[in-house]
Amino acid sequence: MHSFAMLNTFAKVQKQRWLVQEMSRIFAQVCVKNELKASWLAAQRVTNVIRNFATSCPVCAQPRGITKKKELSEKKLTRHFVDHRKVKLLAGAGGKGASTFHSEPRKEWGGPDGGNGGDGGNIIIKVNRQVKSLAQVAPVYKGEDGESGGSKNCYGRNAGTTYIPVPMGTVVKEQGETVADLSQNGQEYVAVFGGAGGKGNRFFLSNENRAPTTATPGERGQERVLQLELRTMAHAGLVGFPNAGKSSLLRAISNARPAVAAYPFTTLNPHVGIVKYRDHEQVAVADIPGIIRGAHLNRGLGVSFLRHIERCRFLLYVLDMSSPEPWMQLQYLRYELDQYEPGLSHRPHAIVANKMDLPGSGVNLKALRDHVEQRVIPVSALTGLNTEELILHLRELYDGYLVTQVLSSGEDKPTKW
Ligand SMILES: Nc1nc2c(ncn2[C@@H]2O[C@H](COP(=O)(O)OP(=O)(O)OP(=O)(O)O)[C@@H](O)[C@H]2O)c(=O)[nH]1
Ligand SMILES: [Mg+2]
Repeated sequence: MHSFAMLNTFAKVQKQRWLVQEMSRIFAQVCVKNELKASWLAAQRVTNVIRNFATSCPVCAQPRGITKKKELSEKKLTRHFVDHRKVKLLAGAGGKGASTFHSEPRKEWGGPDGGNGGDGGNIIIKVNRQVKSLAQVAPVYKGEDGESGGSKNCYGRNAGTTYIPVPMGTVVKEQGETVADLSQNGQEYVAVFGGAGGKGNRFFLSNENRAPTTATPGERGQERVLQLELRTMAHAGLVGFPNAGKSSLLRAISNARPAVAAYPFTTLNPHVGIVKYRDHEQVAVADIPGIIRGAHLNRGLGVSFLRHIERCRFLLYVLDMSSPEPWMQLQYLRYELDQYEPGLSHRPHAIVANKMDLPGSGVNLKALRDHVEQRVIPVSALTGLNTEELILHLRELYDGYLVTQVLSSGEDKPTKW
């Protein structure tokens, strides 16, 4: 009996001890919380508004690293990159006007109270710098119709505008004639106007006719078929035969990553790279697919993509110095450019002699210099040899362009990247 009482007391003591432990643990937690809260409040008071410490736990606050977007292959890019589109645009029709009469108890001749219909919606082509190609442009757009008018002089609601987002450098053509050249971010072109809303019978109320029943339907919206063409807007354009090393050169001098391979026509779409200078000036360089002899007769990939260098202020002719008679490449390139647009080859330009690391290129360079009067810049896109000279020359061309732009008050500016 005595031992049983002892055991009972021991159990009670143990329970009390556990209770005390548990209470002190909860108390400590509350203290920590209060302390944190107090310190947070103090920090808020000190910094007034700005929080200068991280409240998230250190594990969550660890840098997660930039998730790099996977590069699209040239084949996939071709599917995504569309540089011309034909679109049919139908603006919204206006809403019908209503033909109704006011009705109220004990009011015999309430009079006409049919409201007008709302106007149909316009369709506007608008430049959005986030959009990079015309792939998202649908073949047909139909604007919203205006709402019909109602009784009690209720007017129908005007329809909203439909916007077609297009990239910078989109040229709008109708039957081959340019109707708009959209080169600034946010620039708009009202392509089709919506029809006006019809008139309700209230509109026709006059002294001669006190109870008109006439109401007109809304007008039909405008209809147009337009061609949209994208012209990449860069300062410099790389022009050369396939495999001359244009894409390799763009990789060597800029941040762009076009595909490079040892077979011709690797590049199927234009790529734009930015060459950055220490004074924060940026020069955009476009790499376009290779041109071959007879391209103007649609050989190779043709010359349709030359529209992308139409806007380039200066050209870089890239020649493969490992092949004999490189000056012939230059002649053919110039001929093809002039076939596309007379005088295009005479834009300010530089001749880039690429693949100078290969045997025989030194001899070819000497021969090239004998055949051409312009400055020749020998480089190797693969090893990076002399690319600085090219970058500096690019800057000289750019500065020259800026001077001419100031003089001509810059009508058709390439994009400021
Ligand atoms: N040795 C050497 N090889 C080069 C040099 N530049 C380019 N190449 C190689 O030439 C091949 C073609 O290079 P690309 O840059 O794809 O040529 P491209 O002019 O863009 O060709 P297309 O896109 O087909 O018009 C690749 O195998 C490159 O590695 C160079 O300076 N030296
Ligand atoms: Mg290429």
